[in-house]
Amino acid sequence: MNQQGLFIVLEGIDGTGKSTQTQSLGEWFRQQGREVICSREPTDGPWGREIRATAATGRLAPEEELDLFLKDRRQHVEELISPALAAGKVVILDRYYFSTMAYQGCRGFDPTEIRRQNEAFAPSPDLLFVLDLDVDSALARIGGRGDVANEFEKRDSLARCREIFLSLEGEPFVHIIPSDTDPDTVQSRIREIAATRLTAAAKSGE
Ligand SMILES: Nc1ncnc2c1ncn2[C@@H]1O[C@H](COP(=O)(O)OP(=O)(O)O)[C@@H](O)[C@H]1O
Ligand SMILES: Cc1cn([C@H]2C[C@H](O)[C@@H](COP(=O)(O)OP(=O)(O)O)O2)c(=O)[nH]c1=O
Repeated sequence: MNQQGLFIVLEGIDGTGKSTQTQSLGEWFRQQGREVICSREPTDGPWGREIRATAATGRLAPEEELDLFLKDRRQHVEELISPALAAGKVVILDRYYFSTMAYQGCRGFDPTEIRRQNEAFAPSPDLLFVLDLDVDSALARIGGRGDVANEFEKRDSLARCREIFLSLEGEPFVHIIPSDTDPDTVQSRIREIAATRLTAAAKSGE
């Protein structure tokens, strides 16, 4: 638990249900009277918009792409994440630097080095939920959403991304959530863990 507020991140390959679960978890906290900020990366800021544009028009070189994600995140941390946590809010992110470890990791960067670079300025979350689903099922969902799988979503790179996300298992704040069941079942597992974390924080006076 950060000094004030609670920082939660949802990660996973495209189509695992991050956006769906982020919104639902936000609602749950609001029902408990907490002020909640739900956000996503890439953000809707200038750097995030520049990144999204490349997903359809053709990817940048790995170094340029990584630089844009870091710029987007610095602005996100400075302008939204840190102030919201300091104000005691619940911050729930749909993607964060663990996606950089995964997606830029499968383009040749060292995920551990990417993590070090990010943690130099980006606060680590109190809880990280990795939504896990096999690539074919995830792609089928994206197809169902009507999106054309973009450069980021090529099958083999998603398989490598999934491996990098799963490599986080075992860290105290990391929870792997199987996402091959209905959305409500996935959300109830997430809320169960969040509730336990809240209780522990209340007991220790965080
Ligand atoms: N548990 C689930 N079972 C089946 N379909 C799901 C589930 N969760 C989300 N979906 C659907 O899959 C698609 C991707 O969901 P979304 O939340 O946008 O995933 P992400 O943000 O991880 O890409 C959407 O059409 C959504 O309605
Ligand atoms: C946050 C982040 C996202 N990405 C990629 C993952 C996504 O495929 C793409 C766009 O993110 P997003 O809009 O979340 O795509 P989707 O809604 O399909 O999950 O950006 C990175 O490559 N590095 C990063 O650091």
